[in-house]
Amino acid sequence: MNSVAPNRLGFFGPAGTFTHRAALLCANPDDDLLPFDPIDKVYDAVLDGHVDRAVAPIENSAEGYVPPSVAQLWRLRGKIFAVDHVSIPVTFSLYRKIGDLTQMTRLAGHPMALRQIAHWIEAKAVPTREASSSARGLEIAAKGEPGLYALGPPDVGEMFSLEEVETHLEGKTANRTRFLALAAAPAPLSGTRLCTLCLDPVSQSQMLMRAGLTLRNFQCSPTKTENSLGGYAYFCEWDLGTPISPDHASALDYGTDGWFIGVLGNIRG
Ligand SMILES: O=C(O)C(=O)C[C@]1(C(=O)O)C=C[C@@H](O)C=C1
Repeated sequence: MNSVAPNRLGFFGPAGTFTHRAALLCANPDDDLLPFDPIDKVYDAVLDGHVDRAVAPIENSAEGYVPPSVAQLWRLRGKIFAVDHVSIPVTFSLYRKIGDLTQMTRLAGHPMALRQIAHWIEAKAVPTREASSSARGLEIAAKGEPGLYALGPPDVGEMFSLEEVETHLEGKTANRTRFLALAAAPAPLSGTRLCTLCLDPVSQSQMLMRAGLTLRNFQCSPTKTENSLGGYAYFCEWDLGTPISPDHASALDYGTDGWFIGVLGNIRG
């Protein structure tokens, strides 16, 4: 790592993303905020010492983990550390060019944002155009043909010379997105900290392998029961070393301590 630039906070940009909002909440008063795009550049900026911390989205209450961020945490494991986190409600506004009275013919937005208002898009039957961030979607609308609208955080119309025509497209309850503050050294262990571990289930499950089980895949999906972060269902795919014995069958069936470990499938390997 090169020498670290103090008071520089990177974020997944450009300016105007939801991550920019989260970064403003994480920033110290004398921090310079620097945008990086795409997400791998946010992580590289910390690794290379261009910034001393950076903010990237990690998890959304409706859509779960943000795959490009998880991929970077895995790529840079042992080199980049989550040192703080912040979550904000994500509420979506609709933007168009100022004075564009053409009916909406296409809607630009970040794929995660588009998915969060899928019901609204379906009701309008409008085709979508994916952008690498909400801010890029707003830039596309500002430059694009009449009728090309975009989805973004509230109150950013002026920044992109766009008109905010509708707010709260998500309906009554806003989802939340959690963002990590990243640094090149771990935070000191003091007080209660959320510990994030990432593991390669295939090579690191020796103990389970000795029991005849090889973990092949592990996914979690938000249960979406409430609009809050943290409710997940876990899906695991295991290779069974031997045909299922009555012991395995009971181990994989309903847990008695609150965990549901129901068998979802049993496929010939
Ligand atoms: O596009 C942005 O504005 C972002 O900051 C990214 C991002 C994400 O990756 O989930 C952040 C929050 C919203 O859920 C939608 C998009």
